[in-house]
Amino acid sequence: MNIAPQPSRAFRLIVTGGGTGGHTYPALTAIRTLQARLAASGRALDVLWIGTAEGLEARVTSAEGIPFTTVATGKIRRHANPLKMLSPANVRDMARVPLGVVQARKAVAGFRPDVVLATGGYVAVPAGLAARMNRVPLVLHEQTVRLGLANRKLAGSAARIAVSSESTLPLLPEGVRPAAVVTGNPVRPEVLTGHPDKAVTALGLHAFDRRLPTVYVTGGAQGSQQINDVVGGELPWLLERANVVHQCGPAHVAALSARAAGLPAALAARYHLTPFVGPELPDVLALADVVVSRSGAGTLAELTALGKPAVFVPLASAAGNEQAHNARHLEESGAAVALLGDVTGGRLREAVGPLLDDPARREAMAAAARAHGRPDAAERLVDVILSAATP
Ligand SMILES: CC(=O)N[C@H]1[C@@H](OP(=O)(O)OP(=O)(O)OC[C@H]2O[C@@H](n3ccc(=O)[nH]c3=O)[C@H](O)[C@@H]2O)O[C@H](CO)[C@@H](O)[C@@H]1O
Repeated sequence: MNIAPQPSRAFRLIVTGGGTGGHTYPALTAIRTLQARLAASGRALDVLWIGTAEGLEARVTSAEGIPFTTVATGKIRRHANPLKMLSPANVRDMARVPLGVVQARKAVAGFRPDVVLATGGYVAVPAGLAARMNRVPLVLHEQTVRLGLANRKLAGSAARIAVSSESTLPLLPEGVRPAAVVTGNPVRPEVLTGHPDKAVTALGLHAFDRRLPTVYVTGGAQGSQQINDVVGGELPWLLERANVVHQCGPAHVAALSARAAGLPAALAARYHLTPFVGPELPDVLALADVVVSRSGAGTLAELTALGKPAVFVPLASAAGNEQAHNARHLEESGAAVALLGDVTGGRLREAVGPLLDDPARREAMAAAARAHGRPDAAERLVDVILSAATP
């Protein structure tokens, strides 16, 4: 008797996480990489993303055509004073978590995933808990050195905890260490293949002076008031020496445009201000000789994978000073300059000036940065997802 080979059943994955780019893009990259891996062996991937309507994940999944559903969640606002954690807004939001868990349980039971992947952000909590209740293997991915709040809540329920750096391992609670695997933080593949000329065309940077270096200033999706203020104050100095692409966040465009309006025309021609850099991000990064940035884990993973000289202005209030830790870690090996504490125009000039003046210095910093990069992180995370499905 001849039995025709059965086409193998699709791999079913629920992804949960989001809020910021730092939690959203690693999940997106994991989906795409898993899809490619499965396709190579003739297998399909069915995905459902559980997120929040307000988070970046809603926009990203809609642009990518990824099925998306929301559940009730509670955003927990952190305070240094534990008593303030019990603010009315936090109490109200915590009360929403049980409803979210019920909704997520229904979603998980209906979708019957092989694995649930949680990449952090408060929406990951109900869906992660639902995975455990429905006995579906839960894989966590942590982008930062210390586990974020959501991942700390879920660590005890996880089959595997994929972390971005070896230095996370000793910081994990002892009971969950056997589940930990170092994968690195996945970087969107297209980020690694940008082209400078495409940035010039896409953003209309024809008046840039290509004999000068280009600085990319970025404060993350919302922009950074601190970076915008200090860079805004130093625009004449900076534009004498460089072209500048400045990603400032939607709330800061007006103030910076007003500053730019006061610049001499020759300098203004070398200044490009934008609230957000979308699909052209890889090309902007390719064009950049120096990056001035916050030190969120996603940005760091991208800049080290590419080997970009960077001056970091860490977000001071991030939980446990995680961004300062990230920046200092790279500075110690000559891979970046970290501007901690009060950042004045003078300090910015001292940090950026030598990099603009000296290509050899930039090259040395780029090489040191590249040594920290993990371009294979997505493939490693996919290994972890597949192995969790077949324990
Ligand atoms: C305020 C806050 O909670 N920050 C956290 C958040 O960072 P947050 O998401 O703000 O920043 P990340 O650096 O991790 O990621 C930002 C991502 O957005 C992209 N981008 C940014 C601007 C833009 O115009 N276009 C664009 O595509 C960047 O290239 C990057 O891929 O998650 C990170 C990873 O868990 C943490 O390390 C940060 O501490």
